[in-house]
Amino acid sequence: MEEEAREQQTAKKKVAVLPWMRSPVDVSSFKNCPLTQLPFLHPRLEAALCDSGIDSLFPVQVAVWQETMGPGSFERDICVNSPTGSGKTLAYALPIVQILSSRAVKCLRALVVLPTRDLALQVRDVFATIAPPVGLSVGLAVGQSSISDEISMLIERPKLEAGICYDPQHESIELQSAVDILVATPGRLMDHINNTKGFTLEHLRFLVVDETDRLLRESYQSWLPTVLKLTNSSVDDIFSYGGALFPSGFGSLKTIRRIGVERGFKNKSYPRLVKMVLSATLTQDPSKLAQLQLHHPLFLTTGKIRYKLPEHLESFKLICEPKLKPLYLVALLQSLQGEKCIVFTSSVESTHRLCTLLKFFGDLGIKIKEYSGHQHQTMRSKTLRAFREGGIQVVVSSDAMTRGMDVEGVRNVINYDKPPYIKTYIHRAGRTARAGNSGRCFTLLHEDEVKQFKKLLKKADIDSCDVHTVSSDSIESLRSTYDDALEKLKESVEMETQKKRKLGFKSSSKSKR
Ligand SMILES: Nc1ncnc2c1ncn2[C@@H]1O[C@H](COP(=O)(O)OP(=O)(O)OP(=O)(O)O)[C@@H](O)[C@H]1O
Repeated sequence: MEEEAREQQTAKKKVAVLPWMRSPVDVSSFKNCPLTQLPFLHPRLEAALCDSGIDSLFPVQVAVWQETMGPGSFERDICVNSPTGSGKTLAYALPIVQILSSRAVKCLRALVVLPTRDLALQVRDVFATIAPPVGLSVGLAVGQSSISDEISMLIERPKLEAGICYDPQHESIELQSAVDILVATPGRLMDHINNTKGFTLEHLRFLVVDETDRLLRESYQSWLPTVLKLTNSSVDDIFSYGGALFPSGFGSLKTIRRIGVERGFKNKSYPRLVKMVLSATLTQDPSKLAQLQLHHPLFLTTGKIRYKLPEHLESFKLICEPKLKPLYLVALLQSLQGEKCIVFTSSVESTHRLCTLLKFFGDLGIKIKEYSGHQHQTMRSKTLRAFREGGIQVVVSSDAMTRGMDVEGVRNVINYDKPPYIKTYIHRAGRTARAGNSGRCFTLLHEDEVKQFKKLLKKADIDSCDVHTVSSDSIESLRSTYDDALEKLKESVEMETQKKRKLGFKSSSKSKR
């Protein structure tokens, strides 16, 4: 959130937008394009897309395809600012897979970095649909499995010849990548860079930084400068920095890119590392963007407005009496009759409290679950799976679900707590109305928040937001249940606090021993 606050300050100070951002390619001037009319598309990619139900490309995908497969031919780095749900994942995945489909030797050639594990899994699934049909393998480095399992999926062991034992520590054994494309979170990526024998970025041709503004916000063990150094094509440059930047024994010093002929690209000129950065709210902060060391960047954005909401999204505000806010939420959820909803709160604590309270309302006929950064990954994945499959209708979440998550059939987003920044509003609201579908975003407000909210929406050029009401009868009918639920919530919070104290006491007495 700090980054958004800083950006607001930058905007107030009117820091000049970078020159290359001033004359963008306007994505809204592109139309959907049937796959059959897309120039150069590999027939097996076309078939794979058709099999997964895609028969035409969305405007942002057509625009990126044109800029990368056309005369531009990846000569410039690509920066995309396009609304949530507009199909940015396929916009970068398709050209990368198309280009790599002609590779001769398997090496790690594309690295896609995402801020969270669930997002990485989602993107891996997109690559897994289109890469194998053209003979490419996709790997995942997110810490979902043990590091040794992950290594065995990423690094090819030499084939054992009869009577010869393979010693993984043996220096002369040349380990090879088992994947062409790797989707990773920064932490696990750094683990492999630092420790995995045979893991190399030497042959990397594509670096995708998805959800760029979120990834640039935190340094995650300096993953970006490290990746950029390791993929820098100037050997002199690397040697001059290498000693100072990387500790001795740093696994990937040997990942310096080979000059001249690159494996699998024989007799072709040395390919430059191409960067693709994307977000629905791409930062314009020059100091942030400088970290990416972009090469003649080409900026693609949708229309003239900086923050654009999906075309078929309807925004509503619901004015509540402060003390009765949970009642308004329950009444709203009941009126939505089991449609898939995501309810956003301001913190993991309030997510937990609200979800517990909702459970004490008794049988609402709606299956509700919590999804937050405080939960164990297995629990989160289980909830997400059930939500995708329809076993859960309502997910209560804090920021964990705000960005990038793509769950089919989410018809409604509810801001239980007012989003603090316009970027937060854009990403939360963007969990619905995806891929050209319609959706609604409701924001619950106290009377004294209305003015602030209006100001917030103005930043996305939204002048009005209709009022949504729930019937006073439904509020009244829930009142007694609400009082009981509040009592139960109080008891539950007390019990949890005691449990935590006991656990804290146990662990501190253990550590004293
Ligand atoms: N050409 C297409 N035809 C039909 N559906 C598509 C197409 N491209 C993408 N989709 C679907 O659109 C949805 C949104 O795509 P995606 O997740 O890539 O959006 P996004 O722009 O990255 O959104 P966000 O900014 O929220 O991350 C996905 O469910 C995806 O399967």
